[in-house]
Amino acid sequence: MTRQATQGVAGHDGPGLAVAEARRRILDEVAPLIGQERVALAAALGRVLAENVHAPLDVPGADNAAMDGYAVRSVDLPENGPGTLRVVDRVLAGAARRDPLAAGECVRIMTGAPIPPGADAVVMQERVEDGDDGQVRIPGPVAAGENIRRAGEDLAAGSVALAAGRRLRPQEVGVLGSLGRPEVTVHRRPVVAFLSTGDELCSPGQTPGPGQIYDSNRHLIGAALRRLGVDAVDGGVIGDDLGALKAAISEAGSYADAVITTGGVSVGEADTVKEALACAGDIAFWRVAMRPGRPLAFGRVGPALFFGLPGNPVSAAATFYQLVQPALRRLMGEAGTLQPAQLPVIAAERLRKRPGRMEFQRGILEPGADGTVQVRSTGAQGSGMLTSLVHADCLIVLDAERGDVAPGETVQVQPLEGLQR
Ligand SMILES: Nc1nc2c(c(=O)[nH]1)N[C@H]1C(S)=C(S)[C@@H](COP(=O)(O)OP(=O)(O)OC[C@H]3O[C@@H](n4cnc5c(N)ncnc54)[C@H](O)[C@@H]3O)O[C@H]1N2
Ligand code: MOO
Repeated sequence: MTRQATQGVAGHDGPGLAVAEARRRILDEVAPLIGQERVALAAALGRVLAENVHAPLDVPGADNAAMDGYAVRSVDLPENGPGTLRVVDRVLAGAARRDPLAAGECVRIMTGAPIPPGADAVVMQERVEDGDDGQVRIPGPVAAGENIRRAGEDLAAGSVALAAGRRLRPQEVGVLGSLGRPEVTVHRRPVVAFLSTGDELCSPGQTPGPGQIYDSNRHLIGAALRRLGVDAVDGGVIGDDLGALKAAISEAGSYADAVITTGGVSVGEADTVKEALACAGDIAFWRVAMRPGRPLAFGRVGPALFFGLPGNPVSAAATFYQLVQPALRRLMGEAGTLQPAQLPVIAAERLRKRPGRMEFQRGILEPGADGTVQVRSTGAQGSGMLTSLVHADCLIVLDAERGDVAPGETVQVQPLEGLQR
């Protein structure tokens, strides 16, 4: 990255870089962290795999019953009408029968128990009538393979069960358990320092003076970082003082893999973040054509990535999810598409939109007509109104150049929870 002064930085004069271009330029700068560790399965949730995990055995390990009932030879049961078979054994999950079934025989079997040799189907017990002398009446026909789960149908021995670069959710941890793995190799967690800037900010326990407010961004960004699974280091509040900000950014860059500030990145007289970054590190670009969230600065302090997010709380959150989180996920070693997932839904009402910047409006998903999903606005969209995000369950993504959305039009939404992670 070349060192650039604030003036002349890409996006300085116009509306800023397109969101996709900004994301691409950021991701181009990010490589997965070097460094791995072994963790026990109980500590693996949310970590990113640094090894290809091969299945050392078939899962399931043997053909087994999918239902409680009777293991039969399908040839013994007539095409139409019931047949009568003699029950010669009983197999529970955890046991196995070695002797093959002979003609006219069946075995009482429970879900998960291995299929006895010779049997090729399981009839569920609800379809079976008890007869005399240990015999059962079973309605035909029964198809070969019915209610049998095949060895290796979930995972074949030797196959890649989980590929490196995968973030471990509960289901991946369960698969590791099913392979008998006590521990797994994951990428080291990035250290991410975050701090708020602004003379107006108070912390809990302090009494706001005239014109002061409590800091929300540090708590929001800290929580988002912890949920993402990074090692989040709270750098506190730094006042609007260039020297103090330069020192704080330099110090954070000396130990962190990424540094995030909020506030002081616009064009006001106390907006010192860009100047501090230009002194302490390098600015790659400033300003993204998104709303909320235009005045974002991206660069480096030493080897650390630097994100100067805007001060308005919704702008800080929006830029975090669109641009910071994908970068941190790549830093964490995650492979694949790192941008937030998007789905088309129907606009339930008119949405106001001025051409110019891509907008991330706060929306509420709800059932529409005929089983469709529709979205409506949370209402006022001011970037200082953090409760607009509290009421939202999605972001409505509106392309930069478009205008108002008419009711019934299809729009893209990013669910805030559920589909990601
Ligand atoms: N003349 C212009 N003014 C502004 C522009 C512009 O292009 N020209 N852009 C506006 C946009 S868009 C945004 S977003 C803000 C971003 O400004 P800064 O990043 O410099 O942020 P501040 O000025 O420091 O603060 C903005 C706003 O947010 C409040 N804030 C800041 N930090 C926190 C925090 N940690 N917790 C809660 N609230 C916070 C701050 O008090 C301000 O009200 O600039 C516009 N202005
Ligand atoms: O981009 Mo500002 O974030 O519109 O409020």
